Amino acid sequence: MSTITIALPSKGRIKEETAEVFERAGLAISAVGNDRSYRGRIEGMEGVEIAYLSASEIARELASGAVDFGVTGEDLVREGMAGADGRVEFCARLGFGQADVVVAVPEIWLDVETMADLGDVAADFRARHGRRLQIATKYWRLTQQFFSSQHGIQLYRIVESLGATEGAPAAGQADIIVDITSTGSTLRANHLKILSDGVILKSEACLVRARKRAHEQDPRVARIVEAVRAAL
Ligand SMILES: Nc1ncnc2c1ncn2[C@@H]1O[C@H](COP(=O)(O)OP(=O)(O)OP(=O)(O)O)[C@@H](O)[C@H]1O
Ligand SMILES: O=P(O)(O)OC[C@H]1O[C@H](OP(=O)(O)OP(=O)(O)O)[C@H](O)[C@@H]1O
Repeated sequence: MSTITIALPSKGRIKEETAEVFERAGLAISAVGNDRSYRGRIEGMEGVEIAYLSASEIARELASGAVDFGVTGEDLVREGMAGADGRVEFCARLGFGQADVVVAVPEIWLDVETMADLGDVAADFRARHGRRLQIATKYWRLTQQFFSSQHGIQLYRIVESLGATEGAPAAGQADIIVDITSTGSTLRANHLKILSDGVILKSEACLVRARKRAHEQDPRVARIVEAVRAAL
């Protein structure tokens, strides 16, 4: 039987709680080699390997099928691949790492409260300002799906933003943003408000499995899923 690889966060905000879930699940992880190793194994389970990677790398490795399982944010998984539900299974929602991917506009846009209002703004934008409405985000795929497919808004331009996205409108780099928020304080500090129907995704950390034919008959796969679910 081939090795089953589980990718877990090596750093960042979901690292510690992921380790706690695995411990409660009775899946005790020991480092392979020294303490600083990025590989581990599960005690008492043969042929299962732990790979420590960052949250966004885990989403990428799930997309390519290079790992069998991963713990990472739903937002990163859905942003990283089209048709995610056909390619991976969200086996368990782990109850931490909660954050919403949202559409936020300047607070001073008083008559823009909904996506329909924003659609009207986008339609008039070129006539008024001589260019398209600009959206700063690192969530290209989620933004396009939400604006174009779900809301039929086609007149906009995405401006790539890899950090400090909330500052983009004030800096004149974009008009509005799509970004992740948990407490909302960064949005408030930047005088941005979430549209009433502008929550694109309510994300949290999940145990995710890359769908592979070989998993169907593999008792290790079933055991890992059962153990994690039982620990929640
Ligand atoms: N306030 C928040 N800001 C950003 N991400 C958050 C927040 N709260 C929860 N998350 C979630 O945490 C996950 C990313 O975790 P984190 O930012 O710790 O990763 P990271 O180690 O920085 O990863 P990478 O370096 O790969 O980006 C995302 O799925 C995101 O939805
Ligand atoms: O709603 P809030 O609680 O204010 O959190 C939201 C902020 O937190 C995250 O940034 P962070 O500084 O963590 O950096 P990162 O995106 O690089 O992880 C995110 O990108 C937002 O900017």
